[in-house]
Amino acid sequence: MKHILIAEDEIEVARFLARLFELKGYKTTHVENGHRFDQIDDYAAFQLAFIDVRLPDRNGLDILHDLKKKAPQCSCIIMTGYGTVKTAVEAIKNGAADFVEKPFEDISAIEEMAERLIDTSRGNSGEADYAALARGRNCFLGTNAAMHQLYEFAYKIAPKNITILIEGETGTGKEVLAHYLHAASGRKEEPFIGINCGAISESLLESELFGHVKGAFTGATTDRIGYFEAASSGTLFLDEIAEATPATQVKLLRVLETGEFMKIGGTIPRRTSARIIAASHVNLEEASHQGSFREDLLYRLDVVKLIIPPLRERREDIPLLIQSLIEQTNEKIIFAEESIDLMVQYDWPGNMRELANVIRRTAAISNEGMIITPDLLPGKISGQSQPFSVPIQEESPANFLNEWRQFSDRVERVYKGDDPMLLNELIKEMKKMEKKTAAAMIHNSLKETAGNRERAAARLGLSKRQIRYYLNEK
Ligand SMILES: Nc1ncnc2c1ncn2[C@@H]1O[C@H](COP(=O)(O)OP(=O)(O)OP(=O)(O)O)[C@@H](O)[C@H]1O
Repeated sequence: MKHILIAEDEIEVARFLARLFELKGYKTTHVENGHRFDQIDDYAAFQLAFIDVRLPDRNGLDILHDLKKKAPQCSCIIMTGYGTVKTAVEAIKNGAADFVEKPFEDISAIEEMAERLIDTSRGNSGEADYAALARGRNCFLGTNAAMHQLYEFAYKIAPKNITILIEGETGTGKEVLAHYLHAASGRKEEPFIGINCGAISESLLESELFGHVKGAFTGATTDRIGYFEAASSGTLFLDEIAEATPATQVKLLRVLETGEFMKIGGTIPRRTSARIIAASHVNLEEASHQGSFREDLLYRLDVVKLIIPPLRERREDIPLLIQSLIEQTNEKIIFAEESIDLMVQYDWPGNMRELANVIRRTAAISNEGMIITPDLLPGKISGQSQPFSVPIQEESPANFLNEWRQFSDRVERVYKGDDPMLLNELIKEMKKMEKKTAAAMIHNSLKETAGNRERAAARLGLSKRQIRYYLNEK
């Protein structure tokens, strides 16, 4: 008979759980404190335990720790009081399978959770669910323990309705992880909407996030819903959150605190249930110490923080990764041993993105079956110098100015009403011009800094992310 342990000092709660599961044919044992827990004879008898986070003489996390040591097969559910999500998250990090908040709201969800966990504790020798989901999404975890712990934890936390902050260097896979969290949540059939807070102007960001009512500003010819509303039953991914301006940070804080927002020009508060996932390549805690990021917003976002390790901290997976990325390109190329060694030694400042780009680029310039020797690798990896090559915008200043003039003439004609072009087409056109102008400036700056992106970005006062956006890079 399956045996459930209930470690709980509130007699009512313990009795309720015991009745619930005894009626289903399970055996239950109740202990009301840490002392009684220590007197249990056979810990190995339990398949499942409900552990209150706060017992009179002991912390529930302590009991969890002891029980996991004495009975590793036993799945543990931590019971927390309302609003103590951080402790529950800590428990999951320490090996709890799940958590429930008291007072219980959804009894059938607890029954389902318990039955699922008892089934898993019967011993499952196949691939773990979190890894299978990652594999199914072409998301490579490799063999690195930190990556597996991260994704296992992400999988457990995904169904909970809590805000998640993802940190990691550029290109480590923050967006990949955000999509994974969405896919592992109960919201997977609902929209996933991503927005890059750095690549969009403050006024546009506000209207994209909150929407606007007809007549709110010139050009607002109809009501428009924003991303908070569109993602209400799904996930809203706020990428590069550190780049949101102080004014936008205040507005985001308000939505996170109250779940309410107002369309631009609107008077009726609206509610959103969107699950927020934020990502940043800068350390937000440092940014908040330096005063560039609001501490109260950080506190709201950082209910759960997932940090993706850089590729250079999981070098052991690089050979396998190369193989899996080659398979994705459908090209039949083979990297020579020396090339693989060089790639393992290289530091990959652009992480997974840089590695994927090197494989794509190499596959594109190679013939089928070709062996990729070190001389075919980029100079930064092989250590061999290569002729300096920065793509230069082939456009004369006169042509460029001419295009701008034609464009402003067109704006004028639309404004006067002699051009049937719709306003939103004009806005699209304007964004194209913005990109084109920015790309020309970036190419210029890259030329002046001998291709050094960091310096080119600093000269222009742009982030590296903005540079990639304007250069249409993935
Ligand atoms: N675990 C992974 N498995 C396979 N490919 C990955 C993985 N992580 C990242 N990639 C690939 O690396 C590239 C960058 O990933 P992603 O955009 O998620 O990074 P990011 O951390 O959000 O980058 P940024 O900081 O620039 O926003 C993408 O092409 C993605 O497919």
